[in-house]
Amino acid sequence: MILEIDNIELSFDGKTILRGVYLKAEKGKVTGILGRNGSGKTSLLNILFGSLSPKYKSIRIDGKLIKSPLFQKNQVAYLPQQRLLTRNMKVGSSLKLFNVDWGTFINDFEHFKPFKNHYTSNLSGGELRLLETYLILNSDKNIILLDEPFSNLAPLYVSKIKDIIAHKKVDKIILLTDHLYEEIVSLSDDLYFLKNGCSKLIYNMEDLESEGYLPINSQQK
Ligand SMILES: Nc1ncnc2c1ncn2[C@@H]1O[C@H](COP(=O)(O)OP(=O)(O)OP(=O)(O)O)[C@@H](O)[C@H]1O
Repeated sequence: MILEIDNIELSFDGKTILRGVYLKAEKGKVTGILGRNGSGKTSLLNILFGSLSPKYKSIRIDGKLIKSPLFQKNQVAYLPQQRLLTRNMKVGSSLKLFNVDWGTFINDFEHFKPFKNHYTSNLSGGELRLLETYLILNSDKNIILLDEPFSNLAPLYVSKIKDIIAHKKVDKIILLTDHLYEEIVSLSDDLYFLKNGCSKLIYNMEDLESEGYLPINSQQK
């Protein structure tokens, strides 16, 4: 399965945000997106999901043009940058909603054990992000979009989520962005950089320096 997007034209208030993006994401691979603040990463994921309609866009799955929003096709799970779960939902109920087994979750993340009957509003920012990312990754959808899955996560949990992503990619398309760029670089099979509304494939840290994303010589420090 191959997901492609191009021919996008997105503007807000007369300012062009995206105009020359080409991105290809394949099953069996993790596709990373990096870019400075405001470069259009979230907008691109929203366009893919179907919750944002640009002036033009072309989204194809296995070469076939997709005209209706992807979320209507029931094929895609999206972790948005903002909160996913409502505040008055209990942790255990959120797992049930996503058909995720409590025992398996606790096996991976033991410290959630006492939280089964807690409201998600009582979780810390990192705990909530971890739970939401876990649920999206374990959904039965074959396209997974993750906007900043690592925000607020402690290093051990970043590492565990990376392991889950690497495991899940076998039969899913996984597209993600985060400002923990080293994690994105190490996790991604294909990596795109957004700048001036366009996308570019990135092959190494030096490319990120020359694009002005990283300070020059950042890798020697
Ligand atoms: N609904 C909107 N109305 C007006 N401008 C918007 C809207 N949504 C996004 N923008 C602008 O579009 C640009 C791209 O925003 P977007 O959230 O896609 O960037 P991003 O790369 O995800 O940024 P960050 O890394 O800071 O999360 C920004 O300049 C933002 O202010």
